[in-house]
Formats: sequence, C-alpha cells, structure tokens
Amino acid sequence: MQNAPLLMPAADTLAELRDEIDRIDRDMHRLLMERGEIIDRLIAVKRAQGVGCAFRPDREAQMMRALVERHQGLLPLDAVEGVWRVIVSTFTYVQANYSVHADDSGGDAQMRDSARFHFGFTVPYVAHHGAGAVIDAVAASTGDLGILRATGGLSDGAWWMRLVGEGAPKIIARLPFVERPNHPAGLPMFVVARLPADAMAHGVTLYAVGLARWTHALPAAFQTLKGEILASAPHPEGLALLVAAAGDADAQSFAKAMAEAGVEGARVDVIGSHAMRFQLNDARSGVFAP
Ligand SMILES: C=C(O[C@@H]1C=C(C(=O)O)C=C[C@H]1O)C(=O)O
Repeated sequence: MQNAPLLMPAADTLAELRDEIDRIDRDMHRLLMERGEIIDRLIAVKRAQGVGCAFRPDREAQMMRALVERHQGLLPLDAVEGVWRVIVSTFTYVQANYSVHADDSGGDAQMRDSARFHFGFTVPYVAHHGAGAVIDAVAASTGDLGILRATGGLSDGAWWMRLVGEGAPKIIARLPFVERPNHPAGLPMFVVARLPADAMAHGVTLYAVGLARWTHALPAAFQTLKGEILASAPHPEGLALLVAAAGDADAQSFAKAMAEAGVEGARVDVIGSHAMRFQLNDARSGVFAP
C-alpha cells in the first residue's frame, strides 16, 4: 500500500513519455513528408534545367558537415550521419532514379556496408567485378553512380585512365564526407558519374598522369604542388598515376607546374574533382584537408 503512490506516478510518466515520443515521431514523419513536397518542386526546377543526374556532391558535402557541426546530445554521431545519408540519397533517388554500381573485387561485405550507409536500401545496389566494369556501367547509364576504392587495389591496373576524355564519367565525390577514426562506413571511396560541369564540386582536383617511367623527382614534385599520388600502375605508355591535388588547376597548368617542379613530359588529364576533405578529430571539431 505504502508503495502505491510512488508506483502510480511512474506508470503515468511512462504513458506520458510514450505520448511525447508518439508526438515527436508524428512530427518527424510529417516533416519528412513535407520535405518530399519541396523535392517535388525541386524536380520541376531541375527538369526545366535539363539535368540528368540529381546528385549534387558539393551541396551534400556541405550539408553533412553542417549536420555534424550542429549535432549534440546522446544520439551517436554515426547514427545521425547514417539517418541523413539515407534521407538525402533517397530524396535524390526520387528526384531522378539511379543505381549505385560497386566494385566488389576487394571483398563484397565492406563495399556493400559502405554503399548501404551512404545510399540506403531504396537505391538499387549493383555489384560488379572490377573497376572497369563499374565505369562501363556508369558510362552506359543516364544518371547512375559508381563507387570505387579510393586507394589500393591494383588488380584492375590503371582504371582511372578510363575516366579520360570528355564523354567519360568523372570522379565527383570522395566518401565518407565526414572522415573520422572508427567511422562505421569509413572505407575511402570515389563516386564516379557523369555530371554537368556546373554541378561538379571544387576543392580537390584529380589528375590522370601518364609518364614514360617513374622518376625520383616525382614525390617531391607533387609535394610542391600540394598533390598526392593515390595509385600507380603500368600503362601502355609507361606508367600511369592517379594524383589528387588541392585547387582547380586545369591539365595544362598542372603539366606546366610539374615541369617546373622537375618532371618533364607528363601527359595530364583532369578526371574529376571533389569537395575538400573534412576530417573530424576527437574533440569533434573538423579540419579541411586536400
Ligand atoms: C536537394 C538537392 O538534390 C539532391 C538531394 C538532396 C537532399 O535531398 O537533401 C541534396 C543534394 C542533392 O544531391 C539539391 O540539388 O539541392
């Protein structure tokens, strides 16, 4: 008897809390549906502009950075980021359907986990064996995306040379947008797609560099150019490098800068660009990096 007054309010409180949760869930659902209505209008605007692929990498990078910077409280950041990736990717999908083509030659599990984290389950996932097959599938589509490991994996040779040329797909983003240690889908990946030039992100430019052979001047030269060799592989012309560098120098200026830094005779092509990388440290403040 003595405990009853204590138990009763507790039971009431649980019911009240559930009411509150139900109200918040209804509000969140209503807001998502409201977001859908804005997307309807966005579709109308984008169709009028004649855009095929609705993915806007700069905008997404900026949205994900803003989300992380304003996040507080006990909900883990991994979960918040995952929820928003699904929201943004699925809303992009309803604007213009697309599939994500992935290279599973380095193992399916990690790739599939990352694809699901960044694009959700509504966007179809299509597995391929090899970077070349992914690039071909993207090239044959109107607005599909391809995901490839940003580093390592030499089995495909100089796959990035397939991105050379005006009609070829380009690297349009680097994932994850917010890098940090122990990211649940932290596999560094490039997104390849065909995007209108004015929709490309800026900050880091990717170059395909063809050389007759390796020279010891290369690492120092790229350091001077704030560049990094991400991959290298033999190529019919000799050696092919995949280079990332801060800024937006065109191929000619980059080749000239390479010559000035001591590497003559390089054939350079721009094969994409992405937003500056954003790296979160333990104190949850972010730093930009090329
Ligand atoms: C909304 C846009 O299109 C896409 C969908 C987004 C979203 O749903 O939030 C964000 C960026 C784009 O990839 C846009 O272009 O702004």
